[in-house]
Amino acid sequence: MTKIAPSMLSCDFSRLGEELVRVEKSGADWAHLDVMDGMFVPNLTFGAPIIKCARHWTDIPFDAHLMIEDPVRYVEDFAKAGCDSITVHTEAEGDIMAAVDKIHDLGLKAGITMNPPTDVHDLDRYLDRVDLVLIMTVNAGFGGQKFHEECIPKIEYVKKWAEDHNPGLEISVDGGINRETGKRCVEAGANVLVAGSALFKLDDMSQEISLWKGYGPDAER
Ligand SMILES: O=C(CO)[C@@H](O)[C@H](O)COP(=O)(O)O
Repeated sequence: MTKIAPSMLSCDFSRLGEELVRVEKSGADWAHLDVMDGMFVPNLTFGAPIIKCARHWTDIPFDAHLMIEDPVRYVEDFAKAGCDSITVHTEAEGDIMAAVDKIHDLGLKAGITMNPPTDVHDLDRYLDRVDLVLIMTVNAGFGGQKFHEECIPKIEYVKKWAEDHNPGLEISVDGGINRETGKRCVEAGANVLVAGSALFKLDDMSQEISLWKGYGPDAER
């Protein structure tokens, strides 16, 4: 069954705890937490202290997407705050492999991601070292952007690699995901859909989540 990870970037931050409870009660699998440093991306969100406070509200897995430079500096803080998986960008400054290794050393799942213009082969050196690949289908930094069609072959590339080497690899997509783009991504090989605006604009996101979960043949993943 396709996993759904609502992006909390689109929630009402003044009610973050309640919004997380809403996400959990709506049947979501993970809560996706977008951490932005104003350097790697031209936007700022929140860091580990906010996540630590939010952790008390729900048991839903926290999937942190670090849009920050030199992420190895902060992975321990995010692990201590209660994140279950941490994803870092290939394009970020610093030793990204060291960040991946440190995430694993801390007992968490490690993910790697890249923006649409980045060559898919920049993922190659990480593929057998991570639990999750996040294919960005918009440029990281803001919610509400238009889906980048040209990212579909990247999903197919990672899916083919996973079939040959690691069928348990989580293949996630993020940016401009809605009913239609989400279905196409699942058909291309994604098994996790991250979505902000398409879900949070709904008063009740549970029906939409249940519809999206039905996409794809991969019911056991
Ligand atoms: O990482 C990001 C943006 O940097 C995403 O998680 C967005 O928050 C997705 O928002 P929508 O495109 O679904 O509105």
